[in-house]
Amino acid sequence: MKLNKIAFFNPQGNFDPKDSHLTEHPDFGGQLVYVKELAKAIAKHNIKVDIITRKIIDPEWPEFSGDFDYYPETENVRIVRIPFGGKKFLNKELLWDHLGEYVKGIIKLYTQEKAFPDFVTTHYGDGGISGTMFLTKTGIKYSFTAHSLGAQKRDRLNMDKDEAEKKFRFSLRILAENIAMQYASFIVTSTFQEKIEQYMHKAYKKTTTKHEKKFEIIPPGVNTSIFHTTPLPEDKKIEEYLNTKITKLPAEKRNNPFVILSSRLDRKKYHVALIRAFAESEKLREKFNIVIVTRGIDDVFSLITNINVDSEEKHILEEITTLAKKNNFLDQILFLNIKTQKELAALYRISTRQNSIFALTALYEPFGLAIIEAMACGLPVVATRFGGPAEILDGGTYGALINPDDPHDISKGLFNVLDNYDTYKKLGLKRVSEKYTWEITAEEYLRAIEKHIHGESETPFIPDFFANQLR
Ligand SMILES: O=c1ccn([C@@H]2O[C@H](COP(=O)(O)OP(=O)(O)O[C@H]3O[C@H](CO)[C@@H](O)[C@H](O)[C@H]3O)[C@@H](O)[C@H]2O)c(=O)[nH]1
Ligand SMILES: O=P(O)(O)OC[C@H]1O[C@](O)(CO)[C@@H](O)[C@@H]1O
Repeated sequence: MKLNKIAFFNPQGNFDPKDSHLTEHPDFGGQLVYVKELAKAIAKHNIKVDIITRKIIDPEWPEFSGDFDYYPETENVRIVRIPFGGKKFLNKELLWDHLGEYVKGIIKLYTQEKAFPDFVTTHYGDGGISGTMFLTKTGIKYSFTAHSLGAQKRDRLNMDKDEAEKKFRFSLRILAENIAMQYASFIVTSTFQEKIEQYMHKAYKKTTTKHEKKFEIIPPGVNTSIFHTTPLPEDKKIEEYLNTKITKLPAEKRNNPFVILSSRLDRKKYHVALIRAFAESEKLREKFNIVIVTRGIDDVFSLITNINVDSEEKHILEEITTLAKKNNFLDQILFLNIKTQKELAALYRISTRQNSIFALTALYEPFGLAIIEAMACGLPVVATRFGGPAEILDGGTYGALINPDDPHDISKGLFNVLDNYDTYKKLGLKRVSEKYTWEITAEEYLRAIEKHIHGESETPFIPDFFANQLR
């Protein structure tokens, strides 16, 4: 079947030509990078792609008020912003109550344009349940890519269960994820590990074992025009920025390698695990310094002391600085306000000169685009063994896998990589170029659509919480 148009349902976060706010906010992370890069790669197959998200009229978020937006020099991709849930920005946890309005807005737009998509890819639980609602109204089928599953996050969070339920609405999210999987034409995971572990969690097992044949394992890619080893103009700028910060480090340690943490400031990323490892190891403190990327935060210390702020980012930074101060190595941590992926890639490249290492100590990581991006810049990695990184690093062949709950294991992983630096650098570059490109991802999605689009799809059952929103 000739595909003319594919829609991507991604209600949370948002999209614009400048990738504004990427990782500045928990709702602006790898999923947005994934959706954007995949949409662009599919559009190269002469298919029109609509990325459908939310219209936001909010002075804090000025980039997202237009009905449509476009990426420069990218044919066939359109960003579509549907008004739902009022005008102000809402955290993703507050969107569940308004997804019926999102779906009705999409149907209204396509009815006006007289051009419905041939297929829909849906992203995260909110995109997934929206795909199911859209299917009931239009008969147009969809794929589901969770990017991250609620039950995994819930189980790994060290939080009071009731408090976590109140803040993250896990029961609703897990319901939406199950419905989305039940009626999807196919389910996409980035790794085999996700399929056999993360999706076989008892919260999903009933659904996923029944639909085992729907799984398509499709690795994501790296934007190699950004993440590579060749210096870009940004390198000079980041080098100068870094030099203004280096003076903060103890004089005798200024040439030490960095351990770089660049994840969103989200408790799931478990930054404090690395800090705890430093607190418990004199050897680590002697040999390394730490870089923490804090995109959008110019002065960490004024944020921490600002009594008017009560954000997740602030609490995470408070935890980090308190532990480091208590163990007298706060002066060995640099907080860098890196603004774009190009600047991030420049930081990775420059840091390899002094044998720095990328670290991802997450409680669990569904996949971890940041890992393959660092590897593409020649930066060796140490990553959590919980989740997709175990497969990306092939059990430890392409980088060190660690248990983030074990400070000694983190230290062991860092010294293993440092002692075999060039080997891991070369292996990382090889692994990424062979296995992780967005072109392969797009070809695999199109193959999966062809394979599943004619399959039988049961009439979806939509739980009242969502069905009532469609009325
Ligand atoms: O200062 C920064 C730091 C990070 N990034 C980008 O943010 C993304 C982070 O993505 P990832 O490392 O995958 O983490 P998450 O944001 O948590 O992404 C979710 O969605 C991804 C795509 O499915 C999965 O790989 C993750 O496991 C899942 O948690 C990467 O592209 C980074 O380049 C920036 O642009 N600027
Ligand atoms: O931590 P959670 O709620 O599982 O969400 C992670 C998701 O949120 C995002 O940051 C939104 O882009 C994604 O990167 C990711 O899929």
